Amino acid sequence: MVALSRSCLVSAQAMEQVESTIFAGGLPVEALMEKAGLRLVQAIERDFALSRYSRIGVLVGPGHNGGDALVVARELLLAGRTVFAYCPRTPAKPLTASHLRYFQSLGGSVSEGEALDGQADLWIDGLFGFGLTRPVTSPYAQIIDRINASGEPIAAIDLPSGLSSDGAVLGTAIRARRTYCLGLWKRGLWQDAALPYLGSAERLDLGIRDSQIQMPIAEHLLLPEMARSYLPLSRPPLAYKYSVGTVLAIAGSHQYSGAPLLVALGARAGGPGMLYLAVPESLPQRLSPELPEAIFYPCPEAANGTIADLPLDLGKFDAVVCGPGLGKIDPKLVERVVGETKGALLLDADALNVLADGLLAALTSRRAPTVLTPHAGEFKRLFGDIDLGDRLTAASEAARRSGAWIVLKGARSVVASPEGSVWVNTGGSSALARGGSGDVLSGLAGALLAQSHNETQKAMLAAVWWHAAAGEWLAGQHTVLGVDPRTLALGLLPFLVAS
Ligand SMILES: NC(=O)C1=CN([C@@H]2O[C@H](COP(=O)(O)OP(=O)(O)OC[C@H]3O[C@@H](n4cnc5c(N)ncnc54)[C@H](O)[C@@H]3O)[C@@H](O)[C@H]2O)[C@H](O)CC1
Ligand SMILES: [K+]
Repeated sequence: MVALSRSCLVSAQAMEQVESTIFAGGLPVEALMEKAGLRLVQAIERDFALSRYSRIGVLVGPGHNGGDALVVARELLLAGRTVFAYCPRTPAKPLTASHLRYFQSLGGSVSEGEALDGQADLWIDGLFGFGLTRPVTSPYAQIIDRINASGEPIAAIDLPSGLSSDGAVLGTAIRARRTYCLGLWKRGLWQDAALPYLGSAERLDLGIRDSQIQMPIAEHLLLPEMARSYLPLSRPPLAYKYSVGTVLAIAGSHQYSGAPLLVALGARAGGPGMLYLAVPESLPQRLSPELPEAIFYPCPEAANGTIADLPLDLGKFDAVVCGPGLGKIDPKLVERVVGETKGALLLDADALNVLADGLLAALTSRRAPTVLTPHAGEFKRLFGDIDLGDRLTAASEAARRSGAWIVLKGARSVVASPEGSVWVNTGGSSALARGGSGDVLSGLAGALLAQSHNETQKAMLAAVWWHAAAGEWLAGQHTVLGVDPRTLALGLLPFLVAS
């Protein structure tokens, strides 16, 4: 079991509740700040070769984020570093004001309004943490912009100042090289919009016990060890091909004739007992040399090169994947797939476009699990009124509304269950920003769904993690330019074996 404190994503409100519980338990706020400050110094010393920096500037804001920064400034001063505090306004919080006085009493220099340019070659950002609630204005906005423009490295405390704890940029925000999140992950750090500001992010453990997290937590990180444990890597000794997952992919058209191969190669990596492909009838001849194990359903073709009919029993598969490369398919066929599939159903790509045109409501009458895997563009077409500014909430709302699992693809893909749980994938690579990567995911997810006995959570979390982590691993070998979808599909198993 992964400790809740490692995986949970909290709002400012939830973090405040945890703090209150800690303080009510007897730990003084001063002690918690001291602990946070000391952990920060350790991490900064580890990550930045401090002897290389001739002058370290510490930005001090009005609240306790500024207090943390002053603990760091004090310890760096005591360690003999050349450090100064930049504190443009008198601190609002007494504890921060007290740390400022003490820093000065030790001979620490404090500047309030002089020019910032060239003053430091390393900045520590303690302007705002999770207490930032409104857009950043003067003088803080100018400070943030000038420090960003200086190009000097910045280490952000808790959050890059200007980023709200929900991940919105409130006017302007620090572009950090490293972000040290204190205690529990603030949920905003895992929104895609936050990525350009974080640099690399780390959570510093402050010894928060799971029992101190008393608010219900719906949002979690998808940690690799958790995802890996969900892979169906052991089979019963009497397993046979029909007991370890039958999966059908409905994919392809003349225009997208390669999509079925990518789906099938993704599915193959997931090890289904049987793999079936329903494709336009001219494709099997070309595909079968590459997929000798697949069983084909050649389907009649419409004049536009799409599948015109599905001459098969859709009810007999453990999982059906429908969508990649279908092109402008007749909506009635997708309607049939939704109505007649008895196993798990994953809808992607062109099938999502059909749903957007009025079929979404039909999903709620399905009895087996349904999964939708939109990227942001498909999501907007499907759920036009849901604001994508907060991707975690958006995915959750879409799942609740549709009764389907939602995989909102992106730099950090979000998985949401219809019951309200949300997971954000921790890995991924821009190498996967490439046509066809999603087809591989659909196939892989279909194969795992087919083996999941309706444990959709396990199948989807394993598939989303595996796909992204393999992409990251392959980018390390081939650069971000070298992970074409076939390389990705063929690298899924080597990644698993090697890691
Ligand atoms: N949770 C922990 O484990 C610990 C957290 N610490 C640090 O404390 C901050 C949160 O502190 P808080 O004082 O609540 O908030 P901030 O420092 O983020 O600043 C809020 C401060 O600023 C004012 N304010 C808000 N918005 C603006 C604005 N746009 N312009 C100007 N002023 C603004 C607001 O009124 C407050 O006065 C957390 O992030 C951690 O860094 C503890 O020190 C250690 C443990
Ligand atoms: K900060």
